[in-house]
Amino acid sequence: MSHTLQFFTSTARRSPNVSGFLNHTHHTISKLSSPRSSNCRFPVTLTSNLSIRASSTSDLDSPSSSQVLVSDNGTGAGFVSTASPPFVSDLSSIEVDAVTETELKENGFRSTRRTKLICTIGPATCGFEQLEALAVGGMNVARINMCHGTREWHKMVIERVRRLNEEKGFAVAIMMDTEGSEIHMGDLGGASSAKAEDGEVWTFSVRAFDTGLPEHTINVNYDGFAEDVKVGDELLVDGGMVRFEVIEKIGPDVKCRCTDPGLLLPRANLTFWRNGSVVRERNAMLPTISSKDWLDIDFGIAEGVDFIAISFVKSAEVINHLKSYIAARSRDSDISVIAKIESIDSLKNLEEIIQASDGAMVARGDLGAQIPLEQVPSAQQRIVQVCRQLNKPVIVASQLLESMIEYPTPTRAEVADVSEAVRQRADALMLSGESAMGQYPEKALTVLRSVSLRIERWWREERRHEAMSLPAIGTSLSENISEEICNSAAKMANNLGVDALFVYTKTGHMASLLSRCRPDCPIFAFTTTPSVRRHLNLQWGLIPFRLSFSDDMETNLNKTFSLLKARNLIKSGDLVIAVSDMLQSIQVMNVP
Ligand SMILES: Nc1ncnc2c1ncn2[C@@H]1O[C@H](COP(=O)(O)OP(=O)(O)OP(=O)(O)O)[C@@H](O)[C@H]1O
Ligand SMILES: CC(=O)C(=O)O
Ligand SMILES: [K+]
Ligand SMILES: [Mg+2]
Repeated sequence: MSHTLQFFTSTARRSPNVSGFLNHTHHTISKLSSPRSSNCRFPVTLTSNLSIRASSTSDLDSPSSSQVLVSDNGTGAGFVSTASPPFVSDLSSIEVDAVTETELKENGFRSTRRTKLICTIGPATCGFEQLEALAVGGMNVARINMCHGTREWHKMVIERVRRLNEEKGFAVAIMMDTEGSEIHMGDLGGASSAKAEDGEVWTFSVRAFDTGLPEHTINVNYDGFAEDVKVGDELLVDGGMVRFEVIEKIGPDVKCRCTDPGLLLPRANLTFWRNGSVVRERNAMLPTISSKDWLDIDFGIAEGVDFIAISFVKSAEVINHLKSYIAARSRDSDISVIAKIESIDSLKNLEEIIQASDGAMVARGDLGAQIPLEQVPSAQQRIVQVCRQLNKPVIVASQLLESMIEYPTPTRAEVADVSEAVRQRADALMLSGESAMGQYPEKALTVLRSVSLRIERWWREERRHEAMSLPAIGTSLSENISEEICNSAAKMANNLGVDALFVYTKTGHMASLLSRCRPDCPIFAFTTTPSVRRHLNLQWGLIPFRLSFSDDMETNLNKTFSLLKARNLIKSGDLVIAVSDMLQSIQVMNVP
C-alpha cells in the first residue's frame, strides 16, 4: 500500500509575473481535456510542484518498511487541476447553513467563530420561533435534559429542531442528557420554586405524599437517604445555593434547619457533607445509568439524537457498556457518547473515561457540589487538556452566565469566566438555565458569541499559539499518517498564514484531527452525510459543509472552488491547504 503527501506550492500569489504566466497558460491549457474526467477543462493554478510520498510496502502496522519520498519537479510546468466550466446545475449540492453563509460573506472566513455553542432547551425556548432565533444566534447544538419535562415534550423539541434543519438549512445537532441516579429533590408539587428562609425547619422525606406536599416538605428520590445522613451533616442544595443542617431523624423523615437561605428549584441536586467532604455512603453504589435512564436512552436511540451525555459517570466501563448497547440496538447508529465529568470518581478515572468516550463535558454545577468550589477551575483545566490531547470534543458547562437568568447583562466575572474557557480552547460552551428558563436566552447566546469572537481574535492577534504537546494517539500506521498529515497541515497553515484549511472526510476523523491542532485559520470540513455534518458542529473551528465528493481530489477541489465561489464564500487568490482521508495528502494552492 502507499500513502502520498503532496505539497503543491504556488508563488502566483506574490508574483505578478507568475500570474501573467498563469493567465496566459490558462488559455492554452483550458482547451485541453482532463485525463481523469473527459468532459472537464482545466486551468493552470500552480507553478511548482513539490510532492512527498510516504509508502509502506507491507501491512499497515509495519512502520519499518515505510518510506518518505520528497520530490520537486522543478520545471515550473505546474500542477494542473481540473475544473468543469460553470457548475450551475451543481449549486444545490453543497449545504451550509444560512447563518454561517452570511457570517462568512460579511466578515470573511478568518473571523468566523471557532468556539461552538450549546443551548439547553426548556420552557423559555421550546417554541419553533424561539428555536429558530437561537439557531440564527449561533446555537450549534440543542441540549435536552431528561431530568425535566416529559418524553412527549422532548419529542416535540427534537421534531422542531429537525424541521428547522430541513426547512432552513441548519445543522443543529441534538444532545440528550440523562438524569442519572444521584440524589435529588422531587418536583415541589407543581410549584416552580420555593423559598427557604434562614432558620426555617424543613423536612426532607422519602415518603410518597398522595395528597400533595405538606408545608416546608421536600421529597427525596433516594430511598437510603434517611439511613445515610447523620445529625450534624450539612445538606447542600444545588451545590450550595441553599444550605441546611441536619437536626433530627424521624424514620423516613429528616428534619433540617436552613443555614443559607435561597430558592429551591424542582429536582435540584442534593449532596451531604461531613467534616469538609462530600459523603458517599451507599449512594455511591447507585447505578450510573438508572432504569429510567435506560428508557430515556431507548427514546434517544429511537429519535436518532446525535449525542447522549451520561450524567455522573464513574468509570470507563459504563461508557463501553452504553456504546455496545447502542451498537446492538441500531446497527448503523452513529450516536456519540459524551461523559459528564461531575463526580469525584470521574476525576479519579479521568483519562480512561475520556479515552472510552466520544467527548466530555465539564459539568461544573454538580462537580462544584462534590469537590470544594476552589478546586473546580483546576479540574476544568485538566479535563480540557486531557480531552484535547486525546482528540475528544470538550464542553465547558454551567453557570457561565448565571446572572442572565434574571438580568439582561452579564457580570464582569461571568465574562471573564467565558473568556477563560475560550482561551483554554474548549470545543464548546453551554448555556443551562440561561436558555432553558431564563428571561434573556437570546441575549445570553449573543454574549457567548461575542465574547468568543473577541477572545479568539485577540489570541490570534497576539499570536499566542500555546504549546500544548499533542501526543500520538493513532494505533495503526494509517492512523499515525493521518495524524502527522493533520499536524503538519495545521502547522503549515499557521506558518504560511493561509486563509482556510479544507478537509474532505467521510467519517469526520480527519476533520477532528485538524481541529485538535487549533490552527489559526478556520477549517472547512466537507462531508457526505448530514449526520456527520451535525456531529462536526460540536468541534472547535470546524465549518461543516455537506457535499458529495469522489475519491479524486482534483475533481473535489475544483468542484468545491466553483461551488463556494459561486456563493461568494471564497474568492480567487485565497490560499488554501487541503487534506483528505481518501487520499492521504496535503495540497497547498491558491483558489483559481
Ligand atoms: N425541559 C425542561 N422543562 C422545564 N424546566 C427545565 C427544562 N430543562 C431545564 N429546565 C430548567 O432549567 C434549569 C437549568 O437546566 P439544567 O439543564 O442545567 O438542569 P439542572 O437541573 O441544573 O441539572 P443538570 O445537572 O442535569 O444540568 C433547571 O433547573 C430547570 O429549572
Ligand atoms: C450540566 C450539569 O449536569 C452540571 O453542571 O451539573
Ligand atoms: K442531566
Ligand atoms: Mg449535573
